[in-house]
Amino acid sequence: MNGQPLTEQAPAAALRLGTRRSALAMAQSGMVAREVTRLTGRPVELVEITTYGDTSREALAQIGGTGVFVSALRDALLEGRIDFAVHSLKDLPTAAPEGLALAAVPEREDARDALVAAEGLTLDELVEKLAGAGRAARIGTGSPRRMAQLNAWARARGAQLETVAIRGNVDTRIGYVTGGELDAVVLATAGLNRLGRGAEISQHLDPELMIPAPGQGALAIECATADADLTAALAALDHAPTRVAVAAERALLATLEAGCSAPVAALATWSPENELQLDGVVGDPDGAALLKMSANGPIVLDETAEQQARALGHALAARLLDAGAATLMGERAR
Ligand SMILES: NCc1[nH]cc(CCC(=O)O)c1CC(=O)O
Repeated sequence: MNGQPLTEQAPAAALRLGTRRSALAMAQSGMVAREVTRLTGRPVELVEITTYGDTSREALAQIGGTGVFVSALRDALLEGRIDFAVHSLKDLPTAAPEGLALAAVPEREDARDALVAAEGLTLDELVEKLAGAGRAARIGTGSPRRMAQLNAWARARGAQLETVAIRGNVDTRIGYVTGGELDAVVLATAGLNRLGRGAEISQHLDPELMIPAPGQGALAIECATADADLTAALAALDHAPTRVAVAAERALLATLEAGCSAPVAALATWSPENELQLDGVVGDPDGAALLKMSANGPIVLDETAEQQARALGHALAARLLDAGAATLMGERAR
């Protein structure tokens, strides 16, 4: 730094990994940093990026959700203030940004949503217990997708359940349950596991009950396209089956022209025969109408695999649109 000549033993300069300050972002970035060092031998330093959305909850609601976090990291990448960034893939807009490469999609964590309920109860037990007490189960979530599927589940079995819109980080959300304001909250299993809080989950919500958000449980590692060496090095963290599965999920989302807060769910899973099964749901938050469809196809894991997966996603989205998905989502948007 101060003009000393480099010696042969000079350690490689640390790669700068830009991260938000939230506990989940720090946990995810820390895990990826260790993996990058293990696989490439390069040291990694965390660089905190503070966003407008981090400083103001009100602002976050107004400027439109998680997109602001992603943009701040992307600006830092494009301006060369950081070398790479880790995003929750489900928070990433479907449009590919100019000048940035999706260098790796590491192996997906558990994609399922999770119920965190008082006394460790399951959804069935909770609803039954509170019916006995003469009231509806109050379940917190800020996600129209989770609301739609919870309410549809309750309608189908005549259960008393009320969804309550909440915001905030994982601590705040679980605090509503431990503080007694709510009977349960729904969060992503992956986030809880990465925070070391998996033991607080009272029930994993299987896809039959709730299909997760497109890309849930997966991470995206992004860097500048111009940094070809780093793009190639980061590819060591890529997990092709995950990358291809989320390509199908995100193609469905993109074709429906829905954003990360839309009541759209999608999950692609691999069968042992290399068939990709894609399940998609579009609904309205009160669960009165829920469109659920599946598509599947054999996918060859070659260089066209993502293209094949996207075709599956587009085709399923087209079928959902034919069945009235646009009307369902349009009614919500207006
Ligand atoms: N929308 C916020 C967000 N973005 C990613 C995760 C969890 C981790 C993941 O899905 O990879 C969460 C929290 C949640 O939905 O509970």
